[in-house]
Order: sequence, then C-alpha cells, then structure tokens
Amino acid sequence: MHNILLVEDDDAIATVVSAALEDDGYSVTRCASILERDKALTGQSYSVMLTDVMLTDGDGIESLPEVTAAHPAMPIIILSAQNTLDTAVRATDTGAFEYFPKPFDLDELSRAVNQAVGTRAEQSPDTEEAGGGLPLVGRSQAMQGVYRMITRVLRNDLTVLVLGESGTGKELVAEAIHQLGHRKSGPFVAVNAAAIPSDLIESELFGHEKGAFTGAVAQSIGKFEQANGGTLFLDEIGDMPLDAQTRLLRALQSGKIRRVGGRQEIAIDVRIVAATNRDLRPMIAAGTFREDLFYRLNVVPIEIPPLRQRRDDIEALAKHFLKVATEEGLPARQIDPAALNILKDQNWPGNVRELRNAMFRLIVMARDDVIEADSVAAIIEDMGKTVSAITEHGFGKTLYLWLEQESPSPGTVYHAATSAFEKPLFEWALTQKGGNQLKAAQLLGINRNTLRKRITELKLTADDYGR
Ligand SMILES: Nc1ncnc2c1ncn2[C@@H]1O[C@H](COP(=O)(O)OP(=O)(O)OP(=O)(O)O)[C@@H](O)[C@H]1O
Repeated sequence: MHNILLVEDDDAIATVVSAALEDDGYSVTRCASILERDKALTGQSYSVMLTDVMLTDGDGIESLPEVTAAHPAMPIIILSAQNTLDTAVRATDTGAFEYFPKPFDLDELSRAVNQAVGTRAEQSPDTEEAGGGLPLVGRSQAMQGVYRMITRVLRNDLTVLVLGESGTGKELVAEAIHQLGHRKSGPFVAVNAAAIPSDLIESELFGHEKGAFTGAVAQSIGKFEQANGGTLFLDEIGDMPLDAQTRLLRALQSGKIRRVGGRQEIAIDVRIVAATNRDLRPMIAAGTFREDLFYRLNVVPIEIPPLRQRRDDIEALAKHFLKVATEEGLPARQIDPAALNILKDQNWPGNVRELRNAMFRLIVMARDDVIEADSVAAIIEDMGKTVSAITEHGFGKTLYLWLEQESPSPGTVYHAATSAFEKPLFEWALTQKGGNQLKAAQLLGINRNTLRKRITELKLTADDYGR
C-alpha cells in the first residue's frame, strides 16, 4: 500500500484531503509543521509528499531542497494559498512534481497523486520503472528531472519536443507520455522523418488519394489520420525536408490536414511529440529548419542528458538489460561488480542503445553464468577500436581492422571485403529510395543492372526497403 505524507496545518483541509486519499486506497500520514514533517521523514519513505507552503514554524518550500536530496525518488506536490507567480516559480524551482493553488479541486489532486505514484521510480534495487510497466530505467537526478517534465504534460495536449543525443531514450519518453497520459486509449503512431524518402514524406504524413501521383494506385490514410485521438511521434524532425516542414506547420496551425491530391480538409485531433538529436538552432540560422515550426514544436522541451552525464544510471540499466535479455530467451546471467565498474567508466557515445548492445553481446559471449571484468574489458576495447578507427583514421583503417578480425581466406579477400561494404551501402541506398532499385542505382551512380545483379548475389531483398 502506498503511504502519502501530508504536511498541512489547516485541520479542515488536512481532513478533507486525507479522506479523499484514503478513499483512493492510500494510507496517509499527517503532520502540521516542518518539525513534524522532518521527524516523519526520518528513516521512512513515502510514495508522495503533499505540502502546504505557509506552516506555523516556517516556509514549506524553503526547506524542500534538503528533503529532495534525502528522498530523491519521492515526488512532491505543493498546495498553496499564495497564488502568486512567485510561489509557483519557487515551487517549480525546487523541482516539485505539481503545484496546486488553493482552493483546489479534490478530484484533480487525487489524479495528480495517482500519477505521481505511477511515475515514481520503484524502490527495487535492480531496476526501476516509471510506472505502468514502462521500462524507463534510471533514478539519477537527471532522469528525475525528465520524469517530472513528463508528468507536467500528461493531463494536457501541449506539444512536446524531446531533445537528446542518439540512443538516449527519446522514443521511450514519447511512449511514456502517451501511455501515462489521458490519451492512452488512443493510438500511438511513430514516423521517422529520416527514414522516409523525401518525396514520400507528405503522403506518409497526410495520406493520398488514388491517382494523386504515379504509383498512388489506391487511397492511403496518412499517419496524422491514423493517430487521430492519440499521439503522433515525429522522430528525427531535424531531417524533414523544407516543403514537408511547411505543410506540417500548416497542419499544426489549422488543426486540419488535406490528403495529397485531395480537396477535402480533414480535422485532426492528435497530441504531437517531436524528437531530434540535432541542434535545431544552427539549422534555423542556416535556413534548413523553419523557425516558426521550431516555436510550434518547442512548447515543452524535454532534454534527456547523455548517459555519460548520469553515470549513476549505468548499473540499473545494465541489470535491466540482463533481465530484458532473459525475457527474450537468452540465458540468465549475473554481472560481477568489477565488470560493472568498467561499464560505469565508459563514455558511451551511443548512450543507452550502445550499453544495451554491449550487454547483449556480453550475455551471448559469456562462458559461464557471471559476466566477468575481462570480457567487459575485451568488448570495450573492441568497440573503442571501431569508434576511434572511424573517427581518427577514417574508413581505410577501419577496413584494415575488419580484415584483421575477419581474416578472409586467401583468394577470397577482395570478394569478402567488397561484399562487406557493398551490403550496408546498398541497404542504405534502397532505404533512402523506398526500395526503388532505379532510384537507388541513380543515387549510387551505378548501373541499374549492376545493382540488380549484386542485390541477388548478396541475397538482399529490395522489397524489404519499400513501403
Ligand atoms: N531510460 C531507459 N531505460 C531503459 N531502456 C532505455 C532507456 N533509454 C533508452 N533505452 C533503450 O535504449 C534504446 C534506444 O532508445 P530510443 O530508441 O528511445 O532512443 P532515441 O533517443 O530515440 O534514439 P535515436 O535518436 O537514435 O532515434 C532502446 O532499446 C530503448 O529501449
């Protein structure tokens, strides 16, 4: 059962609030002063703390930084009769989860408590989840900040822009906003602007009517319409071509879309969450990203710090991935503390995704049940070689390393090496061109028949890249 700490010196309010919370199935510990609060907090943990601001023995906000430092995972909800901007700002500055000016609506307060309990990091020593089984692991101060921002957008439809390096968990945050928010019964639809050929983006977003362009053999419903009533996640927004940006802006401004080749305007009801790993400001300056679209999207920015700035999360994440791997059918493994320490020392340029991949590799390679420090050191060295080879020595040196590692048998070296680089190259070109071999060949600057022949030899299926 969740225990709520209620710090309120007005007896009437305290009685009404605790009755409402008890009705919701919580147990409530009441106190009427800062002194009592501090006593109640000693050696005890609570799922949520609700606190008044003006208490008989002082200011309830002033001493919050100490409370947060001692109980970083406990969301704090501030109840205040001083409805000034200053109190709201001070409350927000202390990192409070929510701020309720008095008089407040009890139903709203109880919803906020439910959400705070759901979003709170679990106290399990191994992994923590941000409510509803969502695998957002990590209890660092930095992630607490991210969770708090998430909770601020759950009960509204404000547009969110999730920022962070590649692999930091932007898509997971978008999913959390959807699944914990009031649109959770609607669809969650994701579009990756970087993965769609630029001439298809508009049709992908807005759909098209039959015959709208060559190849439009049937009517198609776009992502906006698919996401109706739910959330549309626009990933890699910085990679969207300018004309698509213009149409997107128009749709966001008017709340209506028009299918490509269509006449009718269709009203849409979607919450937008956009994400990018690019710095959009220089792109605005360079004219490759529309400034007005940026302001439309950047209503609530949520920035996820890179993993190297929240090393406290590495252990929980590593253990979480051991569990995920077992759920996916891989053997159960433990990790040695010395091995964990090596993981904690790394810089992880590919962030959580890179750590996840490293953990899966370690699980597959481990000789016994425990992942030891020497295996971690070996794969770190390996990963380091690839990254530094590419950044420091370029492609040629990377190829040398590849040859050293693979040592193809004599007489097959040329064939092995060209196949090794042709395969990802062709996959990339086909993805860029939606599986269209002619366009992929034009992009590469090679003959279409050569491409077709090599696709067969390399056992690639062009259709896999079409949409
Ligand atoms: N806090 C986290 N807890 C658990 N798993 C995480 C967390 N953050 C990221 N991951 C995992 O790391 C991987 C990358 O996350 P995700 O795809 O959300 O990153 P991203 O920032 O959207 O990346 P990109 O910019 O490359 O699209 C996924 O497998 C995701 O499940």
